[in-house]
Amino acid sequence: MEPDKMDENEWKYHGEGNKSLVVSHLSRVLRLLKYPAEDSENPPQTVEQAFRQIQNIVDFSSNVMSSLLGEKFIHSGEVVKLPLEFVRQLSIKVQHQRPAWRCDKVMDIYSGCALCLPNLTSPILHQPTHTPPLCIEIKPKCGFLPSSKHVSKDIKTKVCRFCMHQHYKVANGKWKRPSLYCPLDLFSGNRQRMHFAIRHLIEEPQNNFKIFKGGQCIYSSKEVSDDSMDLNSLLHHLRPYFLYGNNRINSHVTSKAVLNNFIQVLVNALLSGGGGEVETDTRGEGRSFCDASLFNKERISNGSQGLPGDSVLFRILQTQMLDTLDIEGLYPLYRRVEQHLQDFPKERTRLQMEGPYNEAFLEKLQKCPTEDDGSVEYAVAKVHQYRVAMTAKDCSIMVALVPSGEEEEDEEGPAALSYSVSILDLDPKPFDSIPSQLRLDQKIVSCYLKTGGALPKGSLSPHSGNFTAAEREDCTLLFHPM
Ligand SMILES: O=P(O)(O)O[C@@H]1[C@@H](OP(=O)(O)O)[C@H](OP(=O)(O)O)[C@H](O)[C@H](OP(=O)(O)O)[C@H]1OP(=O)(O)O
Ligand SMILES: Nc1ncnc2c1ncn2[C@@H]1O[C@H](COP(=O)(O)OP(=O)(O)OP(=O)(O)O)[C@@H](O)[C@H]1O
Repeated sequence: MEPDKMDENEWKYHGEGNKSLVVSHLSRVLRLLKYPAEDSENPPQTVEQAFRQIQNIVDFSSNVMSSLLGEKFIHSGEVVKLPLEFVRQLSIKVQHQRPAWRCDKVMDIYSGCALCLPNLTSPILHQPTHTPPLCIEIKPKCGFLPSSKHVSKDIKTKVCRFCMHQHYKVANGKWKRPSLYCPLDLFSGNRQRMHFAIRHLIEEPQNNFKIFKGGQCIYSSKEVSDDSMDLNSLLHHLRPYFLYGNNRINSHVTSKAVLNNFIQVLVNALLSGGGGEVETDTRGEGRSFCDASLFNKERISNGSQGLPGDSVLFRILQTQMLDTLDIEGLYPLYRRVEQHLQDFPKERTRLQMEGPYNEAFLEKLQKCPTEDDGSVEYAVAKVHQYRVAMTAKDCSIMVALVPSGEEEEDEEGPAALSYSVSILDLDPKPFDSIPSQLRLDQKIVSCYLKTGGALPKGSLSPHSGNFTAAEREDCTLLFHPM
């Protein structure tokens, strides 16, 4: 990237989350920091601090998360310095494309620092094809129920955090309708449950599901983008990629078959690994049902499967499960560390509370004693583990489906799709965010208990998104060989 050749007209708005705004140009993206709008007049941190913050993200991703999640899924990128005029013009250019609900934050126009990453929605192709790559982004959230003895409310061991959180989000107006997606179904490794989970992601994508075609977002939550579309238009886009199988009426492949084929391919990618020996998830799925999931357990026809040990979902779940104590058991340890840092402020550096995120940091969390010996070292290791687990509970998966060579394409679409899987958004979560984690946990649980698990009247639309009741219940899969 050559700073003096940066032209804002070449870069376009790509998306944003709570902490960063992303612009893209061909095979690259720039991820820029965001600040609360009230800080827009004055830079909230110096250029050196902004640079350090982004370098910390790179280090955390490449030295810590990569080792836990598997290098093959990770692209850590590099910090770049951009001309301030370019960043200012870019900020003006993208402003009108930003969703209103994200505009409580503004793009950082002061530091000129950004994270440069490969554009995962626009993979570089070895052989050009007529049919552009299709990329599916899933933010799966937490895939297990806590079993820590510190959990004070029984409901937390029965209903998963995502499903309880939906009630809180709808009650507080964050989303108009609840999502019926349940992460425990997606992480189960059981194809029927995974299929069911993905259908609910499609039905109510919220911030958990997006589809990109040729680098453009073509399907996301309606609230997030005006350009998003309904299921019929989505099917129209998907049809050329998934025109195979036996489910045809007068040689026309039904929409149901197209959708099933699409989900099937996605399930395959999520269960695939990088090859080699496969260790199987021995947890099975016995303990991992969420009482709020609408999946009917009796419909499981092919028993417990578990996740393949080299799959992206297995690696994410394992990392999430480094949260062994639950926030309720972790909080007293956070207080122990906080007290220690108040008494000995210089210890902050030795204990690597804000990094550096290097091998020593990884070693601290991996060599944590199993029992609490009352030491600050034990508390720090558990806090580090918890923060890493938080990152894994908030990351996203990008599945890129690339049609195989042009010469193999015919009027029925690409002969085959190859896939690659990546993980994005692997930022370290701040130590200071732990108290607010506890407060949010308490609010979510008390909101759920207050309503007895019932959603407010009218929040479930009569057709609940795009599927009929019969379709929702229908978990019969059409498995087609790839
Ligand atoms: O706490 P959660 O589970 O609501 O997760 C937050 C996410 O909300 P979600 O429930 O996924 O809509 C939230 O996402 P949204 O802003 O809602 O899209 C952020 O990812 C937030 O992380 P950070 O503070 O920006 O680093 C996330 O906060 P962390 O808990 O990861 O710090
Ligand atoms: N390397 C990438 N390639 C393509 N698209 C990307 C890439 N990184 C991020 N994006 C897009 O930009 C969006 C916002 O990025 P990201 O999730 O990293 O932001 P964030 O602010 O950290 O999110 P959060 O709300 O979880 O804190 C993503 O949802 C994704 O669609």
